Amino acid sequence: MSTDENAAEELLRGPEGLGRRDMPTSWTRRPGIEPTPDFLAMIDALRALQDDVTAAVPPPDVLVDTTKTLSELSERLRAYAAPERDQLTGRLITVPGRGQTMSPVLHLDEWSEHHARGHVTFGRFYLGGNGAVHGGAIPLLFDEILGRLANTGGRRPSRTAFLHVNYRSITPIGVELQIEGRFEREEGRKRFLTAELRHGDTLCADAEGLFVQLKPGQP
Ligand SMILES: CCCCC/C=C\C/C=C\C/C=C\C/C=C\CCCC(=O)SCCNC(=O)CCNC(=O)[C@H](O)C(C)(C)COP(=O)(O)OP(=O)(O)OC[C@H]1O[C@@H](n2cnc3c(N)ncnc32)[C@H](O)[C@@H]1OP(=O)(O)O
Repeated sequence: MSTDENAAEELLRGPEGLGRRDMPTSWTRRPGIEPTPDFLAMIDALRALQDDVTAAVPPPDVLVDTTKTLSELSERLRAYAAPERDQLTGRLITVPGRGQTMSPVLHLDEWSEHHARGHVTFGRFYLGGNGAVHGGAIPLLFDEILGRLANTGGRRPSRTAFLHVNYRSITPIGVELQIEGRFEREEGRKRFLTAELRHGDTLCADAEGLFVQLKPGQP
């Protein structure tokens, strides 16, 4: 089993795990709806498209053609729109990236209840300027790793209350970066976590997050 599958199993485990029946319905999926390799291939193609659109400066005829094709694709997929509960993107916790393209794909290499380590590459889509990742994309990644850690180990669901990010040096696009997160402590409903993002020996950014355990019925 891959580290991502282990992490997913951990998330869903036990009477207090995220598989509980009182989990908010928006985070659960109806049984029987599973991603197919074709669905995941579509998501990968969309990631590549995001990078290519970001970089491209096409001539007018290519632009017109591309826009027409994209509009046709949108219309085709819109016919298959499902309610949130049945949506696949973002819910595929056994798959690196969870089948969504909003944040870069987080690959988990090590996982425990209190610690996570992984790697990630920000594509051209996430460019802010001068080869550096956009400052808004970095918290997405921190929220992803800390959100998973905050809600693992049979802990009841929690939401991010704050996420403080320090940008220590630029975060380069197109290279593999290392990320590490830690569950620091718990005080009642409050869970404090920290994370660092590194390129080799260079600390790019670090973060502290507070996650607050949801009360029953809290959305
Ligand atoms: C729906 C559950 C989600 C769980 C999903 C988990 C796993 C799913 C599986 C896989 C997914 C994989 C990865 C997950 C990736 C990301 C998950 C990230 C989750 C999010 O990204 S989610 C979106 C952003 N998030 C929000 O949309 C929250 C909006 N907000 C609220 O929903 C409320 O605001 C809430 C609930 C946070 C608190 O509200 P509340 O009424 O329950 O509690 P209250 O205000 O009393 O605070 C209690 C104590 O926390 C202290 N406190 C509160 N806020 C503070 C702050 N900002 N600074 C300092 N202290 C703070 C108080 O001071 C008090 O402290 P004390 O007890 O010591 O006085």
